[in-house]
Amino acid sequence: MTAVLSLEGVDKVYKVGTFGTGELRAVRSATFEVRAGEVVSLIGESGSGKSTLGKMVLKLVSTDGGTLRMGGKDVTRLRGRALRDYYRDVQGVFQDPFSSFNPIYKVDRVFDTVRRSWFPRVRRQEWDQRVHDALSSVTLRPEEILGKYPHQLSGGQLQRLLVARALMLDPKVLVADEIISMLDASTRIDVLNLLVELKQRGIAVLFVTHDLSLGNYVSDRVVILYRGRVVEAGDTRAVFDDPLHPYTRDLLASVPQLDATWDEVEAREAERSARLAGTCAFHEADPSAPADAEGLVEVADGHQVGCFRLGPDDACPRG
Ligand SMILES: Nc1ncnc2c1ncn2[C@@H]1O[C@H](COP(=O)(O)OP(=O)(O)OP(=O)(O)O)[C@@H](O)[C@H]1O
Repeated sequence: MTAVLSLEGVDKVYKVGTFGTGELRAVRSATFEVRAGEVVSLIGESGSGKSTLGKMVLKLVSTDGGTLRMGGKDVTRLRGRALRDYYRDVQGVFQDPFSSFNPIYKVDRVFDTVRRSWFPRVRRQEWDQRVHDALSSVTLRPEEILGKYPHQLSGGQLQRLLVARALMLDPKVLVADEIISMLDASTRIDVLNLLVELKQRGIAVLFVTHDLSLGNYVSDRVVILYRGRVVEAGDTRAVFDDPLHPYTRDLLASVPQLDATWDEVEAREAERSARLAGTCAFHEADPSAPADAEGLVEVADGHQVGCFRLGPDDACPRG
């Protein structure tokens, strides 16, 4: 499969502080790709840089270093017509579906906006048919959705409606940023399954989540982020079955296990801590990874791990 989207050594530095004199490195040299017809999950705790990466891909914030490619073409800095085309090719859906709608207008309005901006010459009748088709394709019944106000629909319906709107632009990439987080359990699965259908249509999906189980459920590959850095990446099965970076292991270990008692969890953690002591800077919670520390090492086909103490010849401290 070809890479639709690829990031090579991408950085994001935010200006912070009273006069914007401070710097916060939100993303450090991130490298990964998303291929046609696959879901790649960006997984990490709060503040790890997931949304910033999603926003860079959507070009909602600038990229401060590295290269962004679309179909092999450098799209790091686009302007004018090329940027407009990019905005059409790369669509985003976000966490809070309600905030994407103006509560005083019927939901149909989001489709009218698309028509005005992108398809002004399409006649009303044909446009209405396209809207119906788009809604049906995300398993919504147009007659139950059109003409309603946002508060009359569920979060799951609104989220699927937003995906339908994105699909009307025939995007190559969809960035889905925590789109499940605000949905109740009964509608979550519908939206997750929709992502799986999108990839079957050949769309490259970048799924941003802090939830390992969601990442495990939908994605072909995962990219694990820690403090803006990719610490592990690979096929979902490889990373979940054999996590190599201590942070990935911590993340997996933090998923509650219904069959383990608290004493068992504590004993396992203490044993792992003792084993890694002195061998792994990450595990000692050293936040001072040098700024230029980077580089993923391919440890198996489709499985890469990065550690700021790990050089190509070093072994990762596998606990
Ligand atoms: N506009 C901004 N200006 C300054 N700092 C920012 C800005 N946006 C994000 N940050 C900082 O960049 C870092 C990464 O934030 P980001 O939102 O990308 O993380 P995240 O992994 O998506 O977290 P969450 O899951 O909580 O949204 C955080 O330290 C955050 O405070």
